[in-house]
Amino acid sequence: IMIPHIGPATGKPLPIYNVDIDAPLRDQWAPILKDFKAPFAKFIHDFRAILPLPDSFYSFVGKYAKHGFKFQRYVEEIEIFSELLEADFNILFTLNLLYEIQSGKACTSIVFRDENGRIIHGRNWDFEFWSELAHISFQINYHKNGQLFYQAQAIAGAVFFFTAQKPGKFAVSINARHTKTFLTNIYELLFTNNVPALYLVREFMETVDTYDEVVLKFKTTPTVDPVYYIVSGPGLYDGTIIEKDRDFVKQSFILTDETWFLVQTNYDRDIPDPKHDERRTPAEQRMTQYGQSLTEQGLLDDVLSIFPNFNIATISSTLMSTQTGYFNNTVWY
Ligand SMILES: CCCCCCCCCCCCCCCC(=O)NCCO
Repeated sequence: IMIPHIGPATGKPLPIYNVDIDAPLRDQWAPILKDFKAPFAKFIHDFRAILPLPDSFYSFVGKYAKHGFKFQRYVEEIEIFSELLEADFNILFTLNLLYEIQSGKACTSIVFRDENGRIIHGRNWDFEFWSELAHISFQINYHKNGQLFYQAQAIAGAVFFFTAQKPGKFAVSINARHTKTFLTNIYELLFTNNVPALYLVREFMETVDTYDEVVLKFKTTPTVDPVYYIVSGPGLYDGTIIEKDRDFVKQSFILTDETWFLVQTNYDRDIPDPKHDERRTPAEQRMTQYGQSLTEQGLLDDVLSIFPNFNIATISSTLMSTQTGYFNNTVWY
């Protein structure tokens, strides 16, 4: 059952950090992470109080990080985070796989074509530990050779992104998909070459240059976890929802002449949302009501900040438009 946001919903912009993507990693992160040391320590404290896992669990995961995890690039980066945030490496590494192991349900992503043919992409990020995560979130603008390369919403201490845009090229948001069990996720992580679903966003922001290519790559790259990738681009029909299983696409949906918007929450679209968590239908009704004259601000005010899509677990809202490069983050705690 969704609980509404408690108290006045006064959003503020996320802090923005500019980074040269070719600078050494420690130089990229040090000026950012120094601002998040105290709220990060509070997040770890609250996380451990609510989920009291034994130290032996974390040290097992830490050993796996150093000796079994296939993506050592990220292990090295998490070691730098651990040093800069003065946080335990084993816990940090475990948190970087939290989505792949388990997560709740409550996110909304919407992509639509406005009356001028421009694609607008919005998302609410909902997650457990909403207040703590809000205080360690920020926007990162990566620059390459002096030019804006891509932008993402980021969490201090996390190597992954789940909302990002490469201006003029494509944008993506991730919603959690729950056709998984704890044990199969662990199996996939340990014994396959599948990539953590969240890590692909960063990889493709860095290496892919077109909407069509990134849609194909999201569809065909095996992931540890099932996931919804919501992708938008600069062209008239550039909006796709990918309902992805680990090794194949269950279904995908695209913008067409008739379909001017797509809404994704945390359920597959061929079955109605469960009665206790109907979030897609109210958002679809509001999209139909407001129509293609909606702007980014209208999407935020009239759809994304209305219950149940806006709820107690909504940490932030992001609005993006690849064609114009619009990228705006509002944090709610
Ligand atoms: C070192 C800090 C790591 C913090 C871990 C926090 C994990 C955040 C994972 C983001 C998940 C991606 C978006 C999914 C949104 C969604 O569908 N939410 C439903 C889950 O409540």
